[in-house]
Amino acid sequence: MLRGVIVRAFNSYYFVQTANKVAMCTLRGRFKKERFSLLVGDEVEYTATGEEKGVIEQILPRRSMLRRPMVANVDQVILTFAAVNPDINTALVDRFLILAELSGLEIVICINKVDLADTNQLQALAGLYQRIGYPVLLLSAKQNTGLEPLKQRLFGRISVFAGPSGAGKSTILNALEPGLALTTGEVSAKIGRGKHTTRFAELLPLSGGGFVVDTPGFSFTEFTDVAAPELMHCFPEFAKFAGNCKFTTCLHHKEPQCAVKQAVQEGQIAPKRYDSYLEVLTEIREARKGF
Ligand SMILES: Nc1nc2c(ncn2[C@@H]2O[C@H](COP(=O)(O)OP(=O)(O)OP(=O)(O)O)[C@@H](O)[C@H]2O)c(=O)[nH]1
Ligand SMILES: [Zn+2]
Repeated sequence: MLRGVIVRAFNSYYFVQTANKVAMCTLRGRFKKERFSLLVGDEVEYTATGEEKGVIEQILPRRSMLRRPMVANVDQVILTFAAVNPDINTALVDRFLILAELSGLEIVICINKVDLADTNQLQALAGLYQRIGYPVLLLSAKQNTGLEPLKQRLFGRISVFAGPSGAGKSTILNALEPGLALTTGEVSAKIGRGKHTTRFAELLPLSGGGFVVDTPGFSFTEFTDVAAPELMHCFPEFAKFAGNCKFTTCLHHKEPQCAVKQAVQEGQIAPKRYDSYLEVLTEIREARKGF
């Protein structure tokens, strides 16, 4: 049997990528009876029934599942920002971080367009997030600098890129893998995907090994879906203080004897991060009032 990863699903066909080819597979009947929904990203074993055809016999256990879009086994989210144009700021980064934290995936912060930026300002911003424990990569896709560490992080893993429009996600991917756009084009032509066909997420293989989720209009869940007590867990640096708050239900807002607020005052938690927390907490509460 051959082992591979489903890179695309179309009608009842699954395109399974092995080391050197893609096979168009159907699913063994017994899986259909179990109503098991196979997803892009699932690892499977199949028997070849032709040169590029097969039948899926085994589905390996899932490591993770991203809900929007539905993709199995995504390992990490690469949050991509532009240093300049659109300008990066902590409020923006924190919003994306909250959504990324809710997805439960590993997070890498990638700051692109460093060719346009003031290095000192950038280092300060990068430092803020590095101290919390997030890996921060500085790069310029246009000048082809700083791409190697990103390439290494993508190696052998399934990654999804997210970030504001114009941050340079497509440019980065093209710089990393010049053939990528072309490959997608070819695959679409094969199955005759027209303009009006619904687009599902698919995986784009990287020549170095690993995949990138291709997701037009990729969206995390909305903030409004988040319960207030869940929000604080999206700020990993709060954790080591939160246990010392007087109230176990402390939301670190107006409660007395709050260890998180005290840590902010003492400079152990960055005030900007705490501001972001309060801003989103307020939004969540406002949204709930409407119901
Ligand atoms: N100066 C500079 N410009 C860049 C760099 N990377 C990308 N750009 C430019 O930024 C603009 C936006 O880049 P895209 O790659 O389209 O951004 P995107 O994140 O894919 O945007 P969406 O598709 O809207 O999500 C383009 O005009 C790029 O040429 C960089 O490293 N330096
Ligand atoms: Zn508290």
